[in-house]
Amino acid sequence: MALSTRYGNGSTAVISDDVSCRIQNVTVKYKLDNGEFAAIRSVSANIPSGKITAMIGESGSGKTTLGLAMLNGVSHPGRVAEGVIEYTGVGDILSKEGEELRKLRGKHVGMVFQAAQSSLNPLKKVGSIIIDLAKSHGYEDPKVLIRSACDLARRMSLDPDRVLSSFQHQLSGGMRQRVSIILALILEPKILILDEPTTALDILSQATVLKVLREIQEERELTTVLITHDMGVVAELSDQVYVMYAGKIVEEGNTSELLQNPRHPYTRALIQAIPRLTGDRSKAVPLLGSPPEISSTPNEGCVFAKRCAFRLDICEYGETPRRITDDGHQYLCHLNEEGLA
Ligand SMILES: Nc1ncnc2c1ncn2[C@@H]1O[C@H](COP(=O)(O)OP(=O)(O)OP(=O)(O)O)[C@@H](O)[C@H]1O
Repeated sequence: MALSTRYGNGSTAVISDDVSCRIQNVTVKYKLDNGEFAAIRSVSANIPSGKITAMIGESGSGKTTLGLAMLNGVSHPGRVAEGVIEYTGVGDILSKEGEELRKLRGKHVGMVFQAAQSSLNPLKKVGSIIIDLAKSHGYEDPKVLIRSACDLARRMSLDPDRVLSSFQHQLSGGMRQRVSIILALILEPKILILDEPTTALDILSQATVLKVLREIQEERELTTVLITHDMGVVAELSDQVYVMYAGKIVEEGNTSELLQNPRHPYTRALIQAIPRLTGDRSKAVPLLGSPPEISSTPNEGCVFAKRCAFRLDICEYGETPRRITDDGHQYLCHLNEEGLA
């Protein structure tokens, strides 16, 4: 059944069965000593059901902040200044609070945080954490979750007995990362947000975890949001991708099409910076400079203009046009495809 919502800006959005979450005009601001600044700038995105959607961008582009907003988890000094984040069958999570919000988190939408170690209670063994989780989410028999955790641990090349009987400090960073993923998966959320799920892992563990995540996503048809700065992980795992820069989505589309034919100069630069995607190490071109801080991001013009190889005078002013290509890509740029050729 389709759900239709009228938003404050007058547009009507429709959530159909194949969209699990609709992010509409979301702005998140942080209060700093010298004022309040936007880390997410009027972002809209659809998260399709049963697919892996990647959010990619350099450090500071706003990916984690958007993930937190999707859980209604932005806290002081941050706040969601405007927007709607609507889950099918649930409504706008930003309007939920208290017990209702707590129940939604974990069971409907789960998140594995980037700093995985800090999300594990240091005073409890992993087995006890799972029992607490079962109680707080109303499971009559915690063994259901323990069994599921053991199964997932084996699949992620971990010894289940060792993991369950360990405190977080007895596990390596890579093991803690995998345990956090397991804790999120055992509640069987409909939507899982993974913030840099493989950053703390060595190459071999990375490959194992990516393989298991892909398998589980397929088995459960799990709607997954993958937050990463690694274009290689995007290429390997995701179906759809949103490219973020300075709090804005600058390009979006189907992953294979977008990687084959990137339009936005920032997406191109990200791809060119990765040897294994260009296929030739000597041709990798590092992305120069760094993304702006939220307090220095221009409020007018293209957010990428300062670092863009295609910059025109016009880029510094006004609104940057959204362009839609024949293959369904969207990108924000003054230049059309000919101009970018
Ligand atoms: N608690 C906070 N207080 C003030 N500013 C913040 C806070 N959290 C994030 N920011 C700022 O918001 C912007 C976006 O940060 P965010 O962590 O969402 O980006 P990111 O793309 O996830 O980067 P990373 O991969 O490094 O976490 C950055 O400029 C960051 O400095």
